[in-house]
Amino acid sequence: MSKRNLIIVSNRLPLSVKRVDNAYTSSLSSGGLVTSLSGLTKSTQFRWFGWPGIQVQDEEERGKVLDSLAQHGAVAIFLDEELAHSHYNGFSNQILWPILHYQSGVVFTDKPWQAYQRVNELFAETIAGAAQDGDLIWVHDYHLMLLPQMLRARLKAQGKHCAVGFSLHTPFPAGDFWRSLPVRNELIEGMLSADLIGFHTDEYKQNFTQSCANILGARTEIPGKIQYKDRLICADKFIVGIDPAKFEDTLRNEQVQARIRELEEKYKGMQIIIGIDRLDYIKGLTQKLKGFGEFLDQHPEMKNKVVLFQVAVPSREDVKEYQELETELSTLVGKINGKHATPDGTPIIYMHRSVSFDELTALYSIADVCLLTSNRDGMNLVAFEYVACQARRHGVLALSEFAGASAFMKEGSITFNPANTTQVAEAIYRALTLDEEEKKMRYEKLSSFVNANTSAKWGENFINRLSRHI
Ligand SMILES: O=P(O)(O)OC[C@H]1O[C@H](O[C@H]2O[C@H](CO)[C@@H](O)[C@H](O)[C@H]2O)[C@H](O)[C@@H](O)[C@@H]1O
Ligand SMILES: O=c1ccn([C@@H]2O[C@H](COP(=O)(O)OP(=O)(O)O)[C@@H](O)[C@H]2O)c(=O)[nH]1
Repeated sequence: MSKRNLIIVSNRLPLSVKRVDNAYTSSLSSGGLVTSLSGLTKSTQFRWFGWPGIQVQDEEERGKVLDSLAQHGAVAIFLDEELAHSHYNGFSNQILWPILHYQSGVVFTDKPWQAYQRVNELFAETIAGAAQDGDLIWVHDYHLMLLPQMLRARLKAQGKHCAVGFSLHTPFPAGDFWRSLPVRNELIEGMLSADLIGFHTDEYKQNFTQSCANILGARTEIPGKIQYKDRLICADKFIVGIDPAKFEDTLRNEQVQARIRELEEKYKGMQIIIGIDRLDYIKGLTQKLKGFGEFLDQHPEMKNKVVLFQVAVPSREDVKEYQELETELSTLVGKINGKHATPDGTPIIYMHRSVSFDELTALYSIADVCLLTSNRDGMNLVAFEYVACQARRHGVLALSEFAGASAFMKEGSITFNPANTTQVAEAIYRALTLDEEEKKMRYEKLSSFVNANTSAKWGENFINRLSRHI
């Protein structure tokens, strides 16, 4: 497939651009969407459109940013600061994100909704202008639910026929939750202008299909198809994954091996639990810490024998709920460490920052258990990454039943309901005490799943299906 044929669109580009002195430098941004789409670059060529994450007014300066991104096949869609803030923080992350993740008490206001519509329009104008007849356009995630409709109208006016796909990376909630959103109709109508809509799990697909039937009166008798107005839209599950080879290659790196030896020496005789999460209330970090605290209370014999490494990657720091969560977590870590630390050790090593890819790979590799406690989570690629780094140790995945990943990884992992602190504590104990044979058996199931469902395969499947609509 040539570069001209496929256009990928996401709110945030995979590269965050920063101005350093008189030039612009780009670094990879965090999060699962970037991980999954970056894995695609090996097998497929595409142009990636999105917001560059910085404010640039001057035309000449904008040109420099465009030039620097063009080297990576990326195209910036510039947004004014206030508009970007209101679209990303105001509507996407303070209204839509909580509803998609079953949070109640969301307050809807008009200004962020207007910003959301405006940003979707700006994306539609740029992309319709850049697309050529016959292109495939693949739109990603909840920040751009109106884009398929706005794009289709503009492409039609320009006499271009392109296939438009949309992938949602979050859950799609059950009917009552979606119904509570005043602009529920507009958003699902926006998505329904795509030819193909992808979800992480069958549950999310079914929830969406039901909302289309109940709210818009769409016909949904044929499995995998939604008939709305005069169009037939395909909806399906596409299993997103990672690029396991990237982790295996990094593990072979001599510096990473040295770091692994160093950490293993330092924590000799202890078991390590790893947690890697964006600092987000959907990740259930409060429940994780409380569950770990209860586990320590119940198992004094494990004192100084187990350590939890928790990386909490800063995220959406302009949103009040995220700021409050940070304060709550720091306090909780202090309380648990205060109660259980001894001169010989501290049970929680809490890192409120991102870590380098090499360090992340080393941490995954030395951990006996990976503990993921999401209240809700579209997929959770950390679960996949941990498995990719555990061929030697056969570590145990302790996974919330509310992470999308548990729809596929239930058998090989230990699953639990994170709302119950005692269940979290019990899952930790079970994971730490599984015998080697059972660990190996479970690991093999997880490993075959992760290696069979790579990000490259996900992309190829979606693009193949989408190209049937051209
Ligand atoms: O861009 P941010 O606001 O910093 O957030 C990072 C990403 O978070 C969400 O990721 C989701 O996509 C993952 C890959 O499909 C999935 O595994 C995870 O469960 C989801 O939470 C969000 O949907 C992305 O758009 C963000 O970029
Ligand atoms: O310091 C870090 C730690 C983790 N990650 C990556 O962030 C992604 C998290 O994806 P996931 O699907 O688990 O959740 P999301 O953050 O997208 O909700 C994974 O690929 C991690 O490797 C990162 O970019 N920087």
